Amino acid sequence: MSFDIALIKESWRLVEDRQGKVAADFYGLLFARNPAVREMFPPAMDAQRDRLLGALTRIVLGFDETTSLIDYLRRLAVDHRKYGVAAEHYPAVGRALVSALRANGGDAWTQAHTDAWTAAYDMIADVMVRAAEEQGAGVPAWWNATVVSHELRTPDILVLTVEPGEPYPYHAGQYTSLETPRWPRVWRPYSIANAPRADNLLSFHVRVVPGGWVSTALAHHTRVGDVLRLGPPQGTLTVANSRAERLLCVAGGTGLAPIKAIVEETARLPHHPRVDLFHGVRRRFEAYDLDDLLALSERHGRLRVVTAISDEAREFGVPETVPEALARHGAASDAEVYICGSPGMAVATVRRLDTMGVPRHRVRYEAGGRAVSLAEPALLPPSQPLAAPVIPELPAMPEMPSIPELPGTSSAPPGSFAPPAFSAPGYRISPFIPDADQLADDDLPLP
Ligand SMILES: NC(=O)C1=CN([C@@H]2O[C@H](COP(=O)(O)OP(=O)(O)OC[C@H]3O[C@@H](n4cnc5c(N)ncnc54)[C@H](O)[C@@H]3O)[C@@H](O)[C@H]2O)C=CC1
Repeated sequence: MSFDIALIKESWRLVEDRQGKVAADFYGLLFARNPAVREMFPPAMDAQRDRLLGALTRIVLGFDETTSLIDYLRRLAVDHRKYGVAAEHYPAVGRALVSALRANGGDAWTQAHTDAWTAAYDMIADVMVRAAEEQGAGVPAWWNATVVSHELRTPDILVLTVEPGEPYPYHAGQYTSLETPRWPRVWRPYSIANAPRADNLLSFHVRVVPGGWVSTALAHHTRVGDVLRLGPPQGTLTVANSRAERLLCVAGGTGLAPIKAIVEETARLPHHPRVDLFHGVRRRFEAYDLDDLLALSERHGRLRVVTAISDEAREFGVPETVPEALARHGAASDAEVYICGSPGMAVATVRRLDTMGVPRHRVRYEAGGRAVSLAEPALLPPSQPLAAPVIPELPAMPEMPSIPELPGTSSAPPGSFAPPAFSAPGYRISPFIPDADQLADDDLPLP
């Protein structure tokens, strides 16, 4: 790269205390100079500013790791086609961005900082424009999808199923973004809660966030027959390349969505791994998918399901968090681990797995492209192992019948695009996919 990364980082520190102002100035300048661009954005811009900062932070921190940054930019570019972003928009964005940074850099900002950002932005724009052209060729910018099922399983949890109008190729564990007709241009990311199906249907688990635009619209203003829009599939929390004989899947609340898709996919893997699925909920009635999970367990043949209820006494015992359930039931130290849920749940789970002797390099936790502080292992130091850390085999579960060995199953037909590689060994902790109206930087129109 032909720009000075050290200068970029230094300049980022200069605006550190004024990042909100940078974002506000950026959009102000962009819209003032290019009024037509305003209609690509949602009516309320406050969340948008956070997204810009999230993306910029991700980019600035990512300059050291060019390969993953370029992957991120490519994904961003392909995703941004759904907003109507085209090559001709990029120069205006770059000019507004550099102006906003310079305006907030204070006395220490120099021409060298401006030049470094201009060069960096040219590189970013070049990568994104090319990615949109190459990877977007022949691929819809978005998919219309008709609602075929709308089930409020609890007052706050919706299971929604849609049928895209055109084939929607994706991998189990990936997520997409949804837009409702009620709030045009307001997109929210949701994980797809099923492995690819022959009938092309996609399910989503939506936690209704009080005051959340999209989750509320989906839960209370959406009916069977309505048409939503879907962005392209994203995310690398997939199991397609896994060779592990044993999986430990840990889900918190609606974080079950991608985990369920992954579990479904394991039944199609040629080596048909054993799977232990722990689903943490706060109250018993929030085990909103238990019937489906038990049916899946029967179909799968090598799947054990444990529901941990954290805030309410269970029928036969005391409340239990997911980490406590793991400790009680045990975890195979050679299992490949997939975690999805709130960051707090994920951190608590990783810490518990530390004490059980499960190496962190086996733990996979999708970061959704967002760099957050807890992504640094140094910020989540390894926990001390307990005296007897390794539990090699899972004890039989009293609440589930013993699981017969299944004959090998055939592999699912390959998708029409290459499976994304796993994230680098190790774990990363971040908010991942907010299940409703929390934010993800991938949702940002324009870089
Ligand atoms: N809906 C979707 O498509 C997806 C949602 N997610 C994420 O999953 C999470 C789901 O949240 P909710 O459904 O509201 O679940 P929740 O917050 O009600 O929690 C579910 C379980 O996690 C446990 N938990 C929560 N915080 C914990 C902590 N600090 N330590 C230990 N255990 C903890 C709870 O005790 C409970 O057992 C959200 O963060 C969401 O962003 C992630 C991927 C996809």
